[in-house]
Amino acid sequence: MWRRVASLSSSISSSFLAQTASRLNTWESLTTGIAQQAKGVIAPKEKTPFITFVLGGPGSGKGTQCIKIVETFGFAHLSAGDLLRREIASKSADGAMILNTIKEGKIVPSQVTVKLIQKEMELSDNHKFLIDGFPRTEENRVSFERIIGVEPNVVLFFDCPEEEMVKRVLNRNEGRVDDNLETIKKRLTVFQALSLPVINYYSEKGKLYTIKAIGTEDEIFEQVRPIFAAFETVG
Ligand SMILES: Nc1ncnc2c1ncn2[C@@H]1O[C@H](COP(=O)(O)OP(=O)(O)O)[C@@H](O)[C@H]1O
Ligand SMILES: O=c1ccn([C@@H]2O[C@H](COP(=O)(O)OP(=O)(O)O)[C@@H](O)[C@H]2O)c(=O)[nH]1
Ligand SMILES: [Mg+2]
Repeated sequence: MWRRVASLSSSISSSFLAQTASRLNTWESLTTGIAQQAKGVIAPKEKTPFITFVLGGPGSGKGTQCIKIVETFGFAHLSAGDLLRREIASKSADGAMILNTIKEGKIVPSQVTVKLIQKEMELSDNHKFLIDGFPRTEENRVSFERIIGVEPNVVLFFDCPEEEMVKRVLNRNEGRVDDNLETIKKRLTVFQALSLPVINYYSEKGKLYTIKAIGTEDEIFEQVRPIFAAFETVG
């Protein structure tokens, strides 16, 4: 079949072919655009995004409280750690590098994490996002602002004593490669050295809400609730 088409095309003038090819290209980009718009990939979102960063050390209760915030205030929950673990599970090109980084308690290169977050944001119908466990470094923060082009509206900091965080992580029981004493110590050092500067940055910008992350899950949520309730009434 390809031979017949090839011999036919040789008898058609090259300018006709060029015009047809150009029309086809235009159509292809149009239809791709329509398909992407239908999936919400390109179409501008109707509402400006409302972004909350959820920060705190390992085991401070970020994920637990995010579930409650989603239930009560209807946010989309994007856990950076979960997105990275999904990459490992899908055996993507970056999977092995991400696994080693997580095992070492270190931070995955910003571009990798920001791209995963960006993809999830684009695919979501929601405009309210809880970004859990990110940014963990100043470089993460700058990279998000540069690639996504927006700043968070709210930054939550779950402030929890180290010994409580260690106890919780060791009891977490999710089979995670980083929930062991050796990796937890490294993660706590990384948190102090690299993540606290991000928290201080948002404190200076007046965007930080510090939650005392000890007590029952419900007690802690009663500190979180009024923060979002205030934004709901504003609009
Ligand atoms: N207020 C709390 N008191 C006791 N344990 C908690 C509390 N909040 C969460 N946990 C437990 O601690 C562990 C770590 O919580 P998680 O939400 O995964 O923290 P993070 O996402 O900050 O690492 C989980 O096993 C969770 O069930
Ligand atoms: O933006 C991120 C978020 C997570 N991680 C890695 O993923 C691990 C687990 O992150 P997660 O937020 O799931 O841990 P948590 O704080 O909830 O225990 C971290 O220690 C890092 O190694 C990362 O590199 N960049
Ligand atoms: Mg978590």
